[in-house]
Amino acid sequence: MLASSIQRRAFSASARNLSKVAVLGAAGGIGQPLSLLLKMNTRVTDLALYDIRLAPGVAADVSHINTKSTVKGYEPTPSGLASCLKGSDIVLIPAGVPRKPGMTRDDLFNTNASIVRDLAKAVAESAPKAKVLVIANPVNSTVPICAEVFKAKGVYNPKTLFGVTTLDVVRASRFVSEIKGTDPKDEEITVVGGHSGVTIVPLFSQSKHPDLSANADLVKRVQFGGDEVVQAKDGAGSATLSMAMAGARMADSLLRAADGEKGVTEPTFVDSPLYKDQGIDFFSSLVELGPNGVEKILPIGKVDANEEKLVAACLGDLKKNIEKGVAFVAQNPGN
Ligand SMILES: NC(=O)c1ccc[n+]([C@@H]2O[C@H](COP(=O)([O-])OP(=O)(O)OC[C@H]3O[C@@H](n4cnc5c(N)ncnc54)[C@H](O)[C@@H]3O)[C@@H](O)[C@H]2O)c1
Ligand SMILES: O=C(O)C[C@H](O)C(=O)O
Repeated sequence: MLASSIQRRAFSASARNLSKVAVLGAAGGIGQPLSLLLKMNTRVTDLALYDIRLAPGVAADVSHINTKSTVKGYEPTPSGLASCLKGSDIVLIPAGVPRKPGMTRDDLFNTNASIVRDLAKAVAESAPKAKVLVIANPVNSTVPICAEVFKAKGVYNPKTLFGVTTLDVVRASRFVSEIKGTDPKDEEITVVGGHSGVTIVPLFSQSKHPDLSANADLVKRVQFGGDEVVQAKDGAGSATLSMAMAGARMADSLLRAADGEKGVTEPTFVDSPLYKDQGIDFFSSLVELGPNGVEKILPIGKVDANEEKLVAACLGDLKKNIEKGVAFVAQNPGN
């Protein structure tokens, strides 16, 4: 009995891959707690932290946590960034400015588009096979920006580029549990579309509580949950702690899938066939993950009449956001 449990442990340990995870923007409001959570993840063997300020300090702090992984912070130089990325299996990008009250995510475009473009170039050069998780807003545009950069560099793989929309399902699950008095872990809510305002489409008709699709206040709360935090922080930024949890969850799901676990699914904004016939190349839906990243993109499934209207409203904005990202790289290819 004891021998077999030891054997099982030995097998699961040997079945695990060595996993280097890089965080670009590691000293920020999201980057720091995200780095902490990744240090606590036993699947991460090497944690590489980069920022234009303070990454070595954050790395020194996190490195004292007594888990096995190594942690290194890199200097804000091109060679520091290249060394940080080299050999990475997963790269998370929370680098970029957050919103202040009164701003939309699209208002961040002018600043964040070039930050993400330049970091994507570095990823293409130093970690072209990494799974890239884009957190920086506006996600609906920053993911297409990465795709265009990767295409220009000849390394684009649609299976390894992910816009992180996990926070939308985390919120939906929590908000439903508050209404129904249930445990959020039992509330799995599908959220599709993109990651801003009306492009965020919760599908309550597919949950345990189909009646909630008629609850316009709840739908709006999920769509504008980010604004709730932006207003409460009153000029000091947007969601950081809940986002760190959501980003760490997405990374963990990819690591588990890479280690051979079957049936791992997450909602994520990917190069998707679902609305390509309408000229929309990226869409967030439930995606089954595998060792190579995207294994299977699941259809959005049956939606009710309320949700049909939400999807229609989503598609118009989403198309414009995606086109804006593509046009940016065409007009501003950078150095
Ligand atoms: N996808 C989501 O669900 C989600 C949720 C919350 C926030 N966000 C977005 O994440 C981004 C970061 O938010 P935050 O609260 O952590 O902001 P922040 O300002 O606290 O941190 C951003 C960090 O990025 C760093 N940075 C800037 N330019 C860089 C570059 N070229 N290379 C490396 N690092 C660079 C900054 O030095 C800073 O440490 C924002 O764009 C925000 O809108 C997305
Ligand atoms: O709202 C924001 O600007 C940050 C993030 O996208 C969120 O959903 O919290």
